[in-house]
Amino acid sequence: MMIDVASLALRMAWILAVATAYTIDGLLRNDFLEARISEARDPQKQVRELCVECPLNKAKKGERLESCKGHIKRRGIKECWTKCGCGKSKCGNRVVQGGIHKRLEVFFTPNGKGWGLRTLERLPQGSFVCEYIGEILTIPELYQRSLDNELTYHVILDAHWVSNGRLDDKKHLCLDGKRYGNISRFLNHRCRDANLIEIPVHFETPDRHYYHLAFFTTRDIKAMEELTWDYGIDFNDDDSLMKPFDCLCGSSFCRKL
Ligand SMILES: C[S@@+](CC[C@H](N)C(=O)[O-])C[C@H]1O[C@@H](n2cnc3c(N)ncnc32)[C@H](O)[C@@H]1O
Repeated sequence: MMIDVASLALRMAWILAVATAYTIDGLLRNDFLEARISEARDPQKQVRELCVECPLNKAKKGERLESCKGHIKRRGIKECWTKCGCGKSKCGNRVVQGGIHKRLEVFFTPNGKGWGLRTLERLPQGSFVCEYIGEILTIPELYQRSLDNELTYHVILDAHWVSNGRLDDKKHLCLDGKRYGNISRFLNHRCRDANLIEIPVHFETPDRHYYHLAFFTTRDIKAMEELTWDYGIDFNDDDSLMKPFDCLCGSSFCRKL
């Protein structure tokens, strides 16, 4: 029997990667989670990389081209996929792709933030809640929406923009949940001590510049608590593509205070 050495090596490498998988029974592994929370809360711990020609600035051609403000180097999770041959039904490393399992509710917040999302059940620390779903747009397409005065609820998928050198414009992507999305587009912002954190997740994606973005809990959350994440907004940045709002997050770390 002929053995395809390359595919065997690929499978071995995948098995090794999965052996250090980050999710166990739907919970994010504690050391990985703690490291991500600590980076999200303390900008000093974030590794930021600079683009030579930042796509966010390039989209604003005609205006002065400013230098890159930096992109956070984000560590993510690899889930099993078609090619790893793990046997889909028994595999414990397919959490995010399994979709929403928790009972969640969209509700009208009593404190002026509009609609919000809350949990109807207790969520242990490290639980997967939902994925951020939206239209996949290139950065010029996103910028055009902002020029057209259209409100966007976007997240920039910039985790790997810098590591591969100069990228084709078509690989600078974001997700916009305003026109099409799922319940994640109702998640409101909370500065620094939000109860959710976003983690890049790779599975079945043809290119690592497009990845899934999944929300996990940063602590135990009681039933009926509002779910929040830190949009990472700099409220003093006039160039931001995010429409500014008066932050009502109520956190003692509020950046708008
Ligand atoms: C992704 S949407 C969240 C859902 C939104 N509340 C709604 O009713 O559709 C983001 C918008 O919600 C509002 N929002 C989110 N977090 C807020 C906060 N901490 N304070 C005030 N408004 C907030 C802002 O209007 C923001 O542009």
